[in-house]
Amino acid sequence: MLAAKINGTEQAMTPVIDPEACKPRAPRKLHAREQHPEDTVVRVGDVAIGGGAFVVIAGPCSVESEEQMVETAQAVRQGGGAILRGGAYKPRTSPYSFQGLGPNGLTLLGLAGKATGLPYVTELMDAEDLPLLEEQADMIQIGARNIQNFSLLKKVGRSSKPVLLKRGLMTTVDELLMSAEYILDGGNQSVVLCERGIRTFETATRNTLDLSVVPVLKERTHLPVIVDPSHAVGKRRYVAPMAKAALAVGADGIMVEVHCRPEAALCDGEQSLHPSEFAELMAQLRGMAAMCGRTI
Ligand SMILES: O=C[C@H](O)[C@H](O)COP(=O)(O)O
Ligand SMILES: C=C(OP(=O)(O)O)C(=O)O
Repeated sequence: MLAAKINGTEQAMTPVIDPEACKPRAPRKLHAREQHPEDTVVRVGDVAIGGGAFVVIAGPCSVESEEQMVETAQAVRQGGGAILRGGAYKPRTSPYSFQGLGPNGLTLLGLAGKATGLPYVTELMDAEDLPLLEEQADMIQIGARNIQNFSLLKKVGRSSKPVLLKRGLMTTVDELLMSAEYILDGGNQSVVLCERGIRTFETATRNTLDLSVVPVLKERTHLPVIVDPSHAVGKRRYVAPMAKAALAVGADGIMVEVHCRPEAALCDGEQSLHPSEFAELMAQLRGMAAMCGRTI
């Protein structure tokens, strides 16, 4: 029996259990194509993801300084990127690695966004930062490491901000779709899925880009699907081929890392494109998109 001391005397306590909390809920499958045949279009500022255009999200892995952020955002804009990316809160393997600038990073993203007219997406790691991101960011990213942080998913599910949900290192298609379901079930219908490579036995690339998941997801869900070739391959020279492959397999866009000086980047410089490489990739993607009857 549970007991508590009230006014110095020990008293028996029985927890009050809400019977509703124990009732099973009928599964809804809000993500499923069979229940929602038409493609969902997610709006981020003026940008539509899932409406036929190939949307390019680009920017540095992490926000590092005003100069770095504005210079890189300008390169993204000039190359034809539609949405800016940048991490202010960084999920790092080592606690000694750069952890991000936190709220100051959001301020710099806001400055870079204003300077270029680009909306931005940034990662949410801790629910206590959600109000700040809701106030400042255009899209909230849930990263690979938090894909099954169900309480965080429930919270962004109650938000009105669009969510970019990245597949985890070991996430199956069913698990990815169920994580999306948590957000949809909360009432937030603006969810974009992102394939970013999964962990396999192969070490030649950072992760193994599972491009076959794009047609699989397109069949099973109405939600837009994008690909992050940067985190998948981990090396800049492999990024462009996989970005083009993402377009070829029917993804709704890509998220690619670009840094004005990748050699000096505080995180993931090896997989970040130089501005000139980004511009070249964009020119190639535009040519390919035109052949597929799509726009960028
Ligand atoms: O942007 C991404 C992550 O924070 C980064 O890829 C993690 O890399 P790490 O495993 O070197 O910390
Ligand atoms: C941390 C990131 O990626 P992932 O969650 O896919 O590792 C990122 O895009 O900044």
